[in-house]
Amino acid sequence: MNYSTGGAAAVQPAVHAADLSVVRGGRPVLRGLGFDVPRGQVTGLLGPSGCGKTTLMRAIVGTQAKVTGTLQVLGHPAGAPELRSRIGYVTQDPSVYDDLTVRQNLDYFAAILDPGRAAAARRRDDVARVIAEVDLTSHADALAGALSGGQRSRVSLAVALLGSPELLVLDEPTVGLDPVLRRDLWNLFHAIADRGATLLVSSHVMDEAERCHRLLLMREGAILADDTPDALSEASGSVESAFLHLVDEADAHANADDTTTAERQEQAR
Ligand SMILES: Nc1ncnc2c1ncn2[C@@H]1O[C@H](COP(=O)(O)OP(=O)(O)OP(=O)(O)O)[C@@H](O)[C@H]1O
Repeated sequence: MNYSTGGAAAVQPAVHAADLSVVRGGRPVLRGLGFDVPRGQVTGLLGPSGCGKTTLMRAIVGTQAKVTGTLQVLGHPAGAPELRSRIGYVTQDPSVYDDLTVRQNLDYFAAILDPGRAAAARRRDDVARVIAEVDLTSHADALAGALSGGQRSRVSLAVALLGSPELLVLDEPTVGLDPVLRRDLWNLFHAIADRGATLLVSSHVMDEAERCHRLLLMREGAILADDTPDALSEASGSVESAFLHLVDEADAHANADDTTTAERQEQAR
């Protein structure tokens, strides 16, 4: 499956990073990243567990400390207060209240986002819309604590969709979902992009790659590739083969650098 470019791609990217680095626990976790995330598209952030996907997403939504370099989001520095209502973020662990129903959870978050009596009708419509978008209308009055894992993560996604944010940052939203739900969610992501929003979706599963307009392939805190799925799979046959090839290349460079350093040290003795 290949998707054409969706929505109106404006000139300015949704996210622009240059020489972006992050230190966590005294260790460099992101190392001098440079990339753009185009508007109105679904960009996949793919890489193995621990490569820094969550850290990069936290930096983009403004919740990560010790970020250096340039990181512009929707034309503002990451973390700027004016971005708060323009970005939806779904973390890996569903952040919903188990003792509230699906609708009550959404009413609660909607009231934070769009407070006041005058906005009550707008909030009600927005809550009904997002519940339908994540296909939970039949469970709207069920307690969140009584839902399956996949249903709970869809409640989290619904929270992020409130207010129709321009940028959605979704950390592994399809983990643990069955194939039908995964397909439905990806269709929803594309429908949202077609309306002009930008989605950055992480995954450590390479078979999700072909569902994205663009891919950022990450490994050990660095971006190995920034391209379309077609361009990446053209040379190697699949995105997974391209990724493995890039890993081998990076390892070969690192080994060559180590050998050169060892030779220099030997000569200096
Ligand atoms: N709270 C923390 N303090 C210090 N180091 C951390 C912390 N959280 C993560 N790290 C380290 O940062 C690196 C990147 O982690 P991150 O969670 O961003 O990776 P990831 O690609 O999202 O992994 P996963 O797919 O497993 O969620 C890892 O080496 C991890 O050990």
